[in-house]
Amino acid sequence: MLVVRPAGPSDLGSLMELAVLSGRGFTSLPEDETTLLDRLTLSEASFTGAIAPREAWYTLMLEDMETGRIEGLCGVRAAVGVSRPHFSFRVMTLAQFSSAIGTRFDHQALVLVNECAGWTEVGSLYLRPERRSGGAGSLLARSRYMLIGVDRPRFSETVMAELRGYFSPDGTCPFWEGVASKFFRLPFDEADHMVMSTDGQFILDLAPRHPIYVELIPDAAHQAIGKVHVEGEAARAMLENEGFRGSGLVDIFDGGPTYSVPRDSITTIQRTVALPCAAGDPGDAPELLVSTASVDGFRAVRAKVRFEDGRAMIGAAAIEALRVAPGEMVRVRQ
Ligand SMILES: NC(=[NH2+])NCCC[C@H](N)C(=O)O
Repeated sequence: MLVVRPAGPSDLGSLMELAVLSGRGFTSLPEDETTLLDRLTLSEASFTGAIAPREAWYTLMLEDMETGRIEGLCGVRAAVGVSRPHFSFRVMTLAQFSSAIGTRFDHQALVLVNECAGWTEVGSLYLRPERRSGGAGSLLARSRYMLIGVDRPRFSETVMAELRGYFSPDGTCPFWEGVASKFFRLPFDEADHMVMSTDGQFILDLAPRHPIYVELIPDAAHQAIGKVHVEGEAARAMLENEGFRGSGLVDIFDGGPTYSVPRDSITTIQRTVALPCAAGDPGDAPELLVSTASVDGFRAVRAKVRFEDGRAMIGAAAIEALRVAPGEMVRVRQ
């Protein structure tokens, strides 16, 4: 059985392995032990409540209970833009009109903004390639919303997800080449790595302060604004199923779209009910997502659930994986 559970410092070896596997394009998982260990330490403190809720960054591991192997991970950051501003470009429309030459048209411009300050971010979902079919991806993705639903006030009323921007088949990033690189004067990989491994001061120092007229940038960069990486399409579809939509904000490096949703209208959160569990044979009941009812020690599985006498009857393996005792509250996504 696959279980989603909190990550802590003892996961460093597995996390490093996944960081190597995910490759350089996967920004949120740098191959850097110090950064990863900091993240795991922060994750542990986030789940146990040892730090302020706003500073929390929860990392969830997907573990195969039979082998003990870590198959993937994902994360929820309680609030972005807390320790330093979080920048995006807003795609603005500027209307132009001149009666003297009888003309009326619109310009689009990219404007540097900090609109996501304080929003909760779901992200950094990575799964081993051989696990990408068979429901592990949706278990992992949805467990983030199960976690938020357990204790909503710990999170913001707006939840966002940043989708990877478009890359050409030759491996270059048209938005970076045509726009962002002019301001940062670094290779994409290096800038990308620096976001995670430094305090991000270079973004404050170098990001463009004035609107950039889209008509003046190369066409390939223009076409890439708000466009998703081919490998991001599945993630986009899952986000849309949960109620996320494009926010009109794009990433300042790769032009990828930022999706957002009001926390309380996330599909998984709306469909989840809390009830006591019972141990037993659920028979041929449908498989549903089941989690514990607390952030500390949060665990989630996909298991058959039979609703009986106001209880959720689940099998012994699921009871064990969730580490709950019969009668304890669980949360089930219907
Ligand atoms: N693809 C990226 N790494 N983009 C980083 C963009 C900067 C980020 N939004 C921030 O303000 O920190």
